[in-house]
Amino acid sequence: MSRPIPIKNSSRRPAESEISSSPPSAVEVNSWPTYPSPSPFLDSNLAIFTRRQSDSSRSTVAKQLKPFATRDIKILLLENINQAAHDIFRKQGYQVESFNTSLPVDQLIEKIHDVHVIGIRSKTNLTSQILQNARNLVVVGCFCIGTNQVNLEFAAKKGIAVFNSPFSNSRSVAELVLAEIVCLARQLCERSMEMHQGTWNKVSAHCSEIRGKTLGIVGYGHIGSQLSVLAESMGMKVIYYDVVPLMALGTAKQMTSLNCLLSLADFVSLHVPELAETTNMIGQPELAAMQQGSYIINASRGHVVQIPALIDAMKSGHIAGAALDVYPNEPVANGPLFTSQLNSWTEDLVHLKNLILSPHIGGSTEEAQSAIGAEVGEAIVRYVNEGATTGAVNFPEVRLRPLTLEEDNHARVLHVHQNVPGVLRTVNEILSEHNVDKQFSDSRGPIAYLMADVSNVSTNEIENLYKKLTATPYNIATRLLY
Ligand SMILES: NC(=O)C1=CN([C@@H]2O[C@H](COP(=O)(O)OP(=O)(O)OC[C@H]3O[C@@H](n4cnc5c(N)ncnc54)[C@H](O)[C@@H]3O)[C@@H](O)[C@H]2O)C=CC1
Ligand SMILES: O=C(O)CCC(=O)C(=O)O
Repeated sequence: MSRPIPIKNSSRRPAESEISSSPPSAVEVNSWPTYPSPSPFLDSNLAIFTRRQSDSSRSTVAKQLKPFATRDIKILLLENINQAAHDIFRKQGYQVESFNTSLPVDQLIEKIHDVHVIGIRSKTNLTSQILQNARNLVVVGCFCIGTNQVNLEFAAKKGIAVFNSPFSNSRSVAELVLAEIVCLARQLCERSMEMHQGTWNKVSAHCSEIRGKTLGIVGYGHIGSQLSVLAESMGMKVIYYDVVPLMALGTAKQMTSLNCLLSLADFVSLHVPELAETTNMIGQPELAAMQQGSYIINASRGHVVQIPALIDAMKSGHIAGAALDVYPNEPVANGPLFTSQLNSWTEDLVHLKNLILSPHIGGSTEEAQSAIGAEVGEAIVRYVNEGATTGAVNFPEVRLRPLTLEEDNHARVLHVHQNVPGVLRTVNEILSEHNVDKQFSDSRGPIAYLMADVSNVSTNEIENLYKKLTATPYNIATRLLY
């Protein structure tokens, strides 16, 4: 027999049409209606009960831990996150509000106030100032590779897990870069722009095949190594530089220094993350170290290349061409926004010859975006519904095997706490009033995360358990799934 679910209001799930019925603003795609919270603990943040499944089919089948009032879970999706993620969240009954763009800081602060989940891409900066305002936030989903836009440490200290998609758009970036290598070698974009203006300009001077040329890849991770394989298949020689020794694919060769790579490559492509050490990594001395008439491509992060130095190197002819997909400051929305107001050197940049400028589209393919939507969407659901942090970038990785339908009177405790001595003793004293079936705890820097399945817990005792755990001195965030 399934037991009554402790829900104050109607347990009717909102229909799709209800979820998206609020009046749209300029950028709004859909938004949630305001429901009174039926969950007794959700307003006090982080405690989510789960509904036991009907036990008519008792077996060792995994019990789906599903928030008992899923419509309480509010999700804010920014920057045109793929439909695959929307579908996953709506299937769970979560309330989804989405925007095609990122939001200005004041609007973001207002919107983030009540949500449990926020999904972003590369344009939304979740600084400590913004996260400070997130009263109920449990998890951030970066629907991209880079996580430099989120203050990961601050989020962890607030008990907010952050997930990303480590490689679902890597192939798309590598393919774009390979195409750009060919376009630069053949001055293709230049010729195309001339034709659009009615000019026939058939030239071969300074145009070359890429076969036999040397590609220098800086950062031989997911994207760099994928590009390595593609470039070799086109007959290029590949050399790479990375801060860690990495197995060379094909006949690629690792260089011992950045300068060594710069001095040997005909094409240099940058694939490093944004870090203090990679900020301004390519400036005047590095460009000067490159071969006369060589090319540079940056599809990593805007601060990796000093653009004024690149402008000088291209004006002098030392660098024969470049492709940029990323910029120090990028517009928050589509439109005529790539101006000198955004980056002071824009006017100089846009008048350079053989320069391909693209609006941060390296990972923008249908394949990459739907794979990312599914991957990050599922990771978020697993964390919200089951507490598993597998793949989190700022939390210790902790998961427990699922509860089964046979396990009655169980509760799952999810406890984020400061990583100091004595916490587990205190927590286990509280849990010992019940039977601890299994538990797993791990730490990462200043925070630790405990998952425990306890049995012999009645519905009435859950609130008590929750209150006791949240009152422990080093508690950061506690949730209870049931
Ligand atoms: N343009 C776009 O749309 C996209 C841009 N990106 C950017 O590309 C970056 C790289 O992506 P992945 O290859 O997936 O990352 P990854 O983490 O797999 O590889 C990065 C590599 O850079 C190396 N590295 C770190 N610091 C270095 C340094 N100072 N010098 C040399 N190597 C260094 C690392 O050891 C690692 O092997 C991301 O962090 C992101 O910022 C990623 C996806 C799409
Ligand atoms: O597609 C995006 O919005 C961001 C792509 C990117 O730069 C990343 O995945 O790190």
